[in-house]
Amino acid sequence: MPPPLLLEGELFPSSPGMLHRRSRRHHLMNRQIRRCSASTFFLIALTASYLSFRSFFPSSSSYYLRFGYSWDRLVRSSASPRRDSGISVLVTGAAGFVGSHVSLALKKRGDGVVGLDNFNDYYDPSLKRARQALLSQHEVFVVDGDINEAQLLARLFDSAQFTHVMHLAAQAGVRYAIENPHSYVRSNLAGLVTLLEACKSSDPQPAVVWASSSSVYGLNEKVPFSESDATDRPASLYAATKKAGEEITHSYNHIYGLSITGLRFFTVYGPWGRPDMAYFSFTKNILQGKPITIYRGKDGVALARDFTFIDDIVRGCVASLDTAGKSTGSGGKKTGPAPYRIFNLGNTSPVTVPKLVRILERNLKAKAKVIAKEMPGNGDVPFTHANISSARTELGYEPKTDLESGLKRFVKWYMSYYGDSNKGDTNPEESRQ
Ligand SMILES: O=C(O)[C@H]1O[C@H](OP(=O)(O)OP(=O)(O)OC[C@H]2O[C@@H](n3ccc(=O)[nH]c3=O)[C@H](O)[C@@H]2O)[C@H](O)[C@@H](O)[C@H]1O
Repeated sequence: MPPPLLLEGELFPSSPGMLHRRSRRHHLMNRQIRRCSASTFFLIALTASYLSFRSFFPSSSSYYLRFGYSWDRLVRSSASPRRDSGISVLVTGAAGFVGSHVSLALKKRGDGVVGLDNFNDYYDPSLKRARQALLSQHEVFVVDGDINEAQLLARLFDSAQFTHVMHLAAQAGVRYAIENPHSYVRSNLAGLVTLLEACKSSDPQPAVVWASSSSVYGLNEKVPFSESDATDRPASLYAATKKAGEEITHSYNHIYGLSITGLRFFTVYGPWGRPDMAYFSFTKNILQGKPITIYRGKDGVALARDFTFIDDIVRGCVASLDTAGKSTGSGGKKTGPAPYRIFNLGNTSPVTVPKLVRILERNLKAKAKVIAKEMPGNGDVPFTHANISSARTELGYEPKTDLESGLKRFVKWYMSYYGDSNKGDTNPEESRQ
């Protein structure tokens, strides 16, 4: 193939003057090409080193969002108490039902609060985001993260000196364990251990208050349920993981001197509640004219729960934080015995599920379409009933809200949040009912 004309002219000039001019141009061009190659090489090298620098971190942008200067500042400011002798609390599951209420209560009285939540889609995450927005209005910073992320937890404990951890993040729900058993292992066992590891390594160690469950009483028939009763016959994997949590926290108390308070919550309900729970899904279905299923026990006996209103639970949580003795460990070693406590937080007056439905019907001014079914053998227990003497004595806990007034407040919130639209339809748990 003939060389291009221009090049031919450069190589074989028709006159010496032209040769001179062409040779200078050639020289200049060569210099430009060399400069160009050098800068291209420099750019490539720069890009390569930037990319290899980025690969040190799982995601550079999320790293800076999470651990940058402004992230640290947000964590520190949110964790700082605004009153003398205020406490500083890391609340896990802060965008959850109980977590959001406890976080607000603490912040309102001047304590420092940092939230942690993974915003999973067990139920409609938009409800969790709405709770987060509410917390944000009250200057509670909720970190988007999981209790299984050891690095994140270490960073949180580095950024702020938490005096307490209120551990409420968990895979909740008794019957969902049939569908997704591993999520219980991941959150309620692995996540719990990761969190306790972070607490034990922190200096100073925080006191830990965490959510166990009334479900640990399982097939216990002695009523009311007392903390000293046997809890070795769980009826669901959920209950088994909560019971295991009580044993796991005990070992951290024994070995590392962590101050531990486990709270056995009894079917907590109220405004901003969990859409997977019966009172919530019944409300939605009654308003939408859809049927609800009411389970019955042996011989058609109505099931009953010691339904406990959220405000009472919040008072019990805050009192537990206030009375939790200090952890005694330092540098991963215990220097003396630390408190290990377990309390029932219930209402002490069980109500049957059909009665719950009648109260809802009155408040909603609508009739439920009821399908009665035998209780499936998927983890449910026939009744729960709390003895709260210990919580009364040690925490000054006194439930003040009966189911009638508590449901009234729930329905009021439900109508203001969802209106009469069918927003509840977006809930993934719909398919689980
Ligand atoms: O105390 C706890 O530790 C637990 O409380 C809660 O579990 P439960 O007491 O089982 O509440 P919830 O599901 O509202 O069912 C209430 C009643 O309605 C009956 N029920 C339920 C659904 C239905 O469709 N029909 C029905 O009859 C059902 O048979 C039951 O009799 C929390 O979800 C759990 O996370 C944990 O915190």
